[in-house]
Amino acid sequence: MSNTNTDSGSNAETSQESAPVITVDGPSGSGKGTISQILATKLGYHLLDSGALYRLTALSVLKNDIDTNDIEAVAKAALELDVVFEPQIDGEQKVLLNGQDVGVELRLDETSEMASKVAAIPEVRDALLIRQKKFRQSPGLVADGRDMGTVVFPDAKHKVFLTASPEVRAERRHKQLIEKGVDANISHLLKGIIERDERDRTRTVAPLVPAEGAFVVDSSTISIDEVVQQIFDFIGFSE
Ligand SMILES: Nc1ncnc2c1ncn2[C@@H]1O[C@H](COP(=O)(O)OP(=O)(O)OP(=O)(O)O)[C@@H](O)[C@H]1O
Ligand SMILES: Nc1ccn([C@H]2C[C@H](O)[C@@H](COP(=O)(O)O)O2)c(=O)n1
Repeated sequence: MSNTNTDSGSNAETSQESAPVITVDGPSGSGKGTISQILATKLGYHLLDSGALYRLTALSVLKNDIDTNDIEAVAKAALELDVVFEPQIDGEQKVLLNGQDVGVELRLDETSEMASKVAAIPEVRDALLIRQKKFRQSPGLVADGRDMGTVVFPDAKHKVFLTASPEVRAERRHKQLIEKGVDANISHLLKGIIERDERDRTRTVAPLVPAEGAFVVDSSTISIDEVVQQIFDFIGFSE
């Protein structure tokens, strides 16, 4: 399903308001991206990787040397992001910022750190809110992030909260990075995960908490296929 993310008149608005949404929230490295991509592909739904929008804002701040104390400038960077998500055949998304593929830069440590900081700024979250809502289009949307079920799509049809222990998440992230040929250290990754969890959970605006009524899945000891199956059972979908 292509992610057109357009906003062209009243039909588009109707489609936005009524299209079903499945939200998948959870901490860093819990598998949200992987699981959301599989759900979206199998259901033929659009996909919103909201973390990418915070990472893109961070990248824009870093590239343009914006002072993070200058809230207005950081919020402007978020509002004016020139970004295109290009769905690929394998379900992955190519992310273009100002026409340039920034897939690798988005995942660098420096970007993750900055993303976590800009995400705590209420003006940045406000700037990205409407952009996120526009992803809601027929036939449906799978939205991955921290506040999809609590703030962005509170009326979502199904809400999932995915989690796993910090140690398991660090191990999985380590494996993922090594497979990509990126040098990584497990204890450094674990420290970063614990620090970001703390920042995401304790910030005053849109903190990371399970939405009311969310189906909570702890994937620490279960496979990706088992997580997908549990979610399909929850939403009542059979392949
Ligand atoms: N249940 C699972 N069993 C084994 N590996 C898993 C499982 N779920 C996810 N993974 C692996 O963990 C790694 C991190 O997953 P993913 O990138 O989807 O997490 P995320 O929550 O989207 O992270 P972030 O918030 O940082 O974007 C990936 O390599 C993924 O394949
Ligand atoms: N809805 C969201 C999505 C992401 N964030 C924050 C959390 C992380 O610090 C950063 C990058 O997210 P990731 O790509 O790791 O999922 O953005 C958020 O606050 N709200």
